[in-house]
Amino acid sequence: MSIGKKTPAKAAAKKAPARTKAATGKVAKTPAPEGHAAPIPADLLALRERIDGIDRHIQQLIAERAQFANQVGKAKGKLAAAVDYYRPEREAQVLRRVVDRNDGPLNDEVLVRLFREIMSACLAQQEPLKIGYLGPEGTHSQQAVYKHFGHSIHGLPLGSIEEVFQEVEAGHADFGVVPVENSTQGTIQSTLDMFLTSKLKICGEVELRVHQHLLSRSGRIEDIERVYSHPQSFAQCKAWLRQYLPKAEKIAVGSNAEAARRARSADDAAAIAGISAANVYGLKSIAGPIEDRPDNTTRFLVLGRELFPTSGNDRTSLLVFIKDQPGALHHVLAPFARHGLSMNRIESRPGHTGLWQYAFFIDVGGHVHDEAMRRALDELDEYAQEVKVLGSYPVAIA
Ligand SMILES: O=C(O)C(=O)C[C@]1(C(=O)O)C=C[C@@H](O)C=C1
Repeated sequence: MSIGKKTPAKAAAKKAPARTKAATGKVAKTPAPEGHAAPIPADLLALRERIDGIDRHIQQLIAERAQFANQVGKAKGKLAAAVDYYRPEREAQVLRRVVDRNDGPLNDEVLVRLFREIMSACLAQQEPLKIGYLGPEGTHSQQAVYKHFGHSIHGLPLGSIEEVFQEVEAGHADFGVVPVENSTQGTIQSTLDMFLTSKLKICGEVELRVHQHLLSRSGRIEDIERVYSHPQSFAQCKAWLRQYLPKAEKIAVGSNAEAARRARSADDAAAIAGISAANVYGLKSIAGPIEDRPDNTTRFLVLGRELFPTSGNDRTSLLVFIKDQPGALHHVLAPFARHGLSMNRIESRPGHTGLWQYAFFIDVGGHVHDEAMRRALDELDEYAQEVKVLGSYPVAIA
């Protein structure tokens, strides 16, 4: 039977197992022949009927919601592409309301995921978004893409962080997702450096709890003589490797998915990667999670070509090139404090503008269109050589 075809209710009723004495709680002497489900107790049947009713209701509501989302799309006028219908600030507001309303039993993360999927499907009615990410399939970057955009998108696995920037700049991808920092390992410098020259805007952030697994073809740790992984993942699992595989050769590769691909072709090789790589590459998990810190989290940035309006709880990323004069850094930071804006992060990188010239990556709470931020930036202009607004975007949700 193909999915989507309506099953006649009568046919379904015919197939339902006959109620027997066992349904009243007595144990049947002969076990049910293989392939036949055990009789269903009456209380369970009643509960399932309730669930069936709720499912019908949810389905009606989702269909209704999709129709309204379609109308919203039409109200936006005739736009050129799916990307023009996407509104990250509105999605963030919808999801924050979901979190505010949540009284359990499902946790915030689960509910946000479900609502993301609904919005993702609603948006894809126009046309699925094309999202570039650091591939191949099975990487944590791909998981971050799904976490932020849902599954109703067209994912474009790319060879490097640089390529993700290029494909979004060229318009081949609507958005890109790149890792920027890890709670155990710190900043991914290659991502920050791309912003020195790129015109792209940051229009979102994703926080992903990263769980690492040791994967291999046989699933036996005693077979393992070589381990492949990305250098960041090796660093996240350093203590575990020292304890359980001190003698194995550690071979760094470009991505965890590439590690899984290599481990697939030898019995004495393993990969450190996310569990989704096990499914994609047909490997077994020997152990996991094996990261040294249980709160190991990677933050990803969403790259786009335009700045979106405020969502009400935003972060602004700035790139500030400072003048070479006494107290310059102090003058750069003081305006934010004066206007009550909190700074979450500051990182310096060689500015590529001259020897010993530095650029500062600064994250501040608020949106560039906020009055306080506008004033702070005006004051900053006096002391900075150049200020580049990399983006204002909703703070990550669940
Ligand atoms: O509110 C909108 O602008 C919509 O297009 C609807 C909707 C939604 O499903 O709620 C869909 C896609 C947008 O990215 C934001 C929200």
